[in-house]
This record gives sequence, structure tokens and C-alpha cells, in this order.
Amino acid sequence: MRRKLAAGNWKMNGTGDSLGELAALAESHPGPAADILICPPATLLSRAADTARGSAVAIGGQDCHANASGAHTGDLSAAMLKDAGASAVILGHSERRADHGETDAQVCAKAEAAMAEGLTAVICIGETLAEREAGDTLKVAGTQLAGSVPASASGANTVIAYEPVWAIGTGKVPTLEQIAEVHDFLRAELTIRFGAETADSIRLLYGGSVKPSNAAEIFAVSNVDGALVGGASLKAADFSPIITALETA
Ligand SMILES: O=C(CO)COP(=O)(O)O
Repeated sequence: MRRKLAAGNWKMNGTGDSLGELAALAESHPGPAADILICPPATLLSRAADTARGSAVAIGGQDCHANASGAHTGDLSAAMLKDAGASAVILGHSERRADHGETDAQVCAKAEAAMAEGLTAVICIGETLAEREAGDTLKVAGTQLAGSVPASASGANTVIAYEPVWAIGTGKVPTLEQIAEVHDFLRAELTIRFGAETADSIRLLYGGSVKPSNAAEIFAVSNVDGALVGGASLKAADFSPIITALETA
């Protein structure tokens, strides 16, 4: 059975003051029935790892470079994230694909670098509104999945997050049928590529405007193993009920 995962992506939000939210979250979920991951901005990684040490909350980065070291001003390697206390890293988020022109091949190379350091790669895919309206949702999902997920993917080192771009930060959520369609498709594609055993061990998260009010119904959808949450992960009071909904799903 796949263990459920509640992952929070703080994006470019948070300073030292935000660590109180992390501490409160960890305190509220001492022995959770789901994995909990918080991905703060890189400036907070080591302090967040200190705050979460000994708790059930794991810490992750939001990006890494594909190379192990070198002349890449402003970038961080997977080894640096690990050194700062991360055990996972979000890769290929649509905001990075849009803001930094990241391609599937680059995301794949970053995922390989992350896995080589023992980090779990949380690989994000998802269609734009124009792609959905053109009827290309599954085509886009399939292409991004094939191009972004390395051959070495396993349940231990890979999580896939389906995040429709048009649902991120907008309050718009796909219908439960639409979420099920994509998640069932992703599971089937993973099965074709990796075989049933590996495919069944890789967790599929939904992301995009997940809130305490809609979490339970989303978590009841076929092949949804958790969520990647943006805005509602910033406050323990918002993220905590999402974790509870996942634990009881
Ligand atoms: O992009 C997201 C998580 O990576 C989702 O963000 P929101 O939950 O704010 O819509």
C-alpha cells in the first residue's frame, strides 16, 4: 500500500517568523497516518530542518540544479539541499517551467541528480487552461510524465504531482471526475513504462487550490495519494485539517 503524503510548497513565501507555523504543525501531528513534507524557500531550509528535527515532518527543497557543483550562480545542488536537511525536492513545478523555461529533459536531469543524492523527487506536471480547452490534457500529461520522470524512478525516490496550471492559486479546482481521469491515466502510463509493482508504489499527488473545505472529497478520488498544497500550507491552522482529512481518507 502507498503511504499517503501531504506536501506543502511554500513557494517564495516565508522568513524566520514562519518557522513558528512549522513548529505548530509538527506539534499537532506527532504520529501521523500520512507522511508530511514542507518545502520552504531555500533560505529557511536548514532552520526548518532544525525546527522539524525529531518530528514527523520532513523538509524539502523547491528546485535543484542537475549538476553536482560548479559555476552556476544562484543555483543549488541536490547535495546542498541534503546537507541543509532536505529529504525531498519539488522539481518541474509549472511556475519554474514558466518563469525559468524548464523543459521536461531538464526536469528529468534534475530528478536524476536528486535521486543520486538520495532525495525524493516530487515531479510536477499539468496542463494549462488552453491545453485543457483544446482537449489535450492527457496528451500533455503523458508527454510531461514520459519526459520528466527518469528511468530509475521507484516508489522510494519518486512522487508525481498533477497540478493543472489553471487551478494553482486560482480557487478553481477540476471536477472530481477530471482529477480521477488524469490520475488513472498517470497510473496506467506508469504501469506501461515501469510495470505494475513499481507503478503501484509511486505516489500521485493532486495540487491546485486544495483547501480544508475541499480536501476530503479530493482525497477520496481514485489514485489520489495526497496533495501538493501551496497557499493553504503556509498556516498550520489551514494545513493541519488537510493532513487530518488525508489521514482519514
Ligand atoms: O502550486 C501549488 C503547489 O505546488 C498549488 O498552489 P495552491 O495550493 O496555492 O493553489
